Order: sequence, then structure tokens, then C-alpha cells
Amino acid sequence: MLNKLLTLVLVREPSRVLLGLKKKGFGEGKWNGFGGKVEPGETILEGAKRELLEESGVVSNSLEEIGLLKFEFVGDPQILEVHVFTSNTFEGEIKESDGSTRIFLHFAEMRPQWFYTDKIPLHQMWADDKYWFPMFLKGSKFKGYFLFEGHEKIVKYQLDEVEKL
Ligand SMILES: CSc1nc2ncnc(N)c2[nH]1
Repeated sequence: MLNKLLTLVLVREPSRVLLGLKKKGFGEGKWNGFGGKVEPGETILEGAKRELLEESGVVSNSLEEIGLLKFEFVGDPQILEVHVFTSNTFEGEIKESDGSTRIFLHFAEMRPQWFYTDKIPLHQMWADDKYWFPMFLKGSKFKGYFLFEGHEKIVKYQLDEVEKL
């Protein structure tokens, strides 16, 4: 089954992580990293960088891939293949994206906010994040598969820390 390629960027400093509150669409009301679909003709890395800029206003030239997550939803044959990146440097000013980002034809609508690593709002994030976020925070690489039923229930999952992706 052709997987749908998506990106997820977690910008972090030693004690805090930049997350965005999705104001519309898929994952609305959840805090999340920045990301979205990989467009035809761009690499996954280029897609990650573009989405970060569109959704948060910042540019990172040092994105490192640290995770690979595959999501399946009961009743939906499409598998979401999410490439997770982190960066500890960025340039530019963090800004809220709103309808004006529509010029990129992406309805980003994200409200960025820093969270201290001991105060990550896991209860207001996707249900899978509670499993792999601790691996991210301690600098591990990880590979996972999650089968969702609806948007909140995880039917089964597999998650492993890996040396390399
Ligand atoms: C569809 S399930 C899902 N979990 C997620 N966690 C973090 N960021 C996402 N975009 C996620 N999607």
C-alpha cells in the first residue's frame, strides 16, 4: 500500500520544546510538532523544512531525522508514514500562522508555544506521543507502528528504540 509521506519537526533547546496548537483540520486542538505532507518533487527533508517555516515562521538548517512512525486507522487502507526530525538551532522569529499562510495552499493555522521538557502537554497531544516522546527527549532514535481506532484509541502498537533509522 502506497504510504502517505508526512513530516514532523520538533525544535528543542536543552530544557524546552517548541510545539504548535493546531487550530483547524486534522488533529485540531492538539499540541504537535510542525509538519505535514511531503509534496511531489521535494525530498522528505525539504518538506520538513518547508512545513516548519510555514507553520512556525522559523528556518532550521540542521534538521536531523530521529524517528519513523507508521500510523494506520481501522477501516482505512492508507498508512501514514511520519518522518520525525529534531533541530536544536533555528533562525527567524517564531510566529503564529493563520489564514495568511494560505498563499502556500496549506491551511497551517498553528499557534507555537515553548514547553519545558517536564511539562509536555501529553494529554493534549496525539495518543501515541506519550509512548515515543520520552525516547525523543532522551535523544534516542525510534521506530514505531500504531493502529488507531478513531483518533483517540490505540488498538495495538509496536515501538522500538533503534541505533539508526
Ligand atoms: C495520526 S496519529 C499521529 N500521531 C501523531 N503524533 C504527533 N504528530 C502527529 N502528526 C501525529 N499523528
